[in-house]
Amino acid sequence: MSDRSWLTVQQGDAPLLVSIPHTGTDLAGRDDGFVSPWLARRDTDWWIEQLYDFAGDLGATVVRTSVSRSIIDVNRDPSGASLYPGQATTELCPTTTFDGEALYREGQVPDADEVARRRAAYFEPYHAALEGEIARLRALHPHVVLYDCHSIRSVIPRLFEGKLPLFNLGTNSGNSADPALQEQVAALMAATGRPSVVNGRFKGGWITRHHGRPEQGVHALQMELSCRGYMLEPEGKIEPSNWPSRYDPAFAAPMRATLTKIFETALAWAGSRHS
Ligand SMILES: N=CN[C@@H](CCC(=O)O)C(=O)O
Repeated sequence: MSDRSWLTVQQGDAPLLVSIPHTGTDLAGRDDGFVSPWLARRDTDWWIEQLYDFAGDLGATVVRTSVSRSIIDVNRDPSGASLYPGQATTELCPTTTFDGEALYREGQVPDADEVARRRAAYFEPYHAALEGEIARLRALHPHVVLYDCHSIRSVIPRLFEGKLPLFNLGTNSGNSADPALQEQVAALMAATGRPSVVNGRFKGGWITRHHGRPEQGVHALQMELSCRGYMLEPEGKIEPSNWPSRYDPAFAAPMRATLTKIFETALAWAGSRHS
């Protein structure tokens, strides 16, 4: 039997499934192939588990992989098709960082067989876990919310102009969730008085697009937070001495309070839907 210790499924019975796909730092024994382990881990969604560690107390189910997105990105189309044709993004097995630097040493980029191996080893089980938990929760509730947690540095010129809004809600342009749920979450983001957008630069990745089926009671939301909302972001160049900055619970507290309200609202919304 294959080792699944990299995949965590913490079960709850509330109609909320939380996906944490990008906090993994495990380079799956391939450390030597990367330009540096630090570079391979730089685009990790830092401290997202700590930020959302209240989820279990609300009865949510949490699915997480500890394998780095630089090994395989479970939020990409497994066919290799781009999430945003014509725009810069990263691939299923990324060959570059978000900023466009080469991730691998010469001759070390994974070939098609290695991509297929990583897909079978890590991508398929992650999505099977999400499917399984969606089915389990749907047997308990007519409507469930799948909430996919992300974060990204506030300034990445290759991906977007200027400073990214603090809250970036994606629903695949309104196709992955009921509009009323989207509206309620958007209202909570706006009520913070901080910059927020719905279906802006980040509209939802593969997790949102593939699993969101509102007509079948599965409502998928992707939340992309700008890192500055819960951790210190250096003004200048990102380097090993300043990135990632440590997790400071006091600094993150206001963001956690907003995210808690968002979860409570999503739970109340799902619980109020009877058919
Ligand atoms: N921090 C991660 N961000 C997501 C964004 C998905 C999207 O492009 O909407 C990712 O790269 O998978």
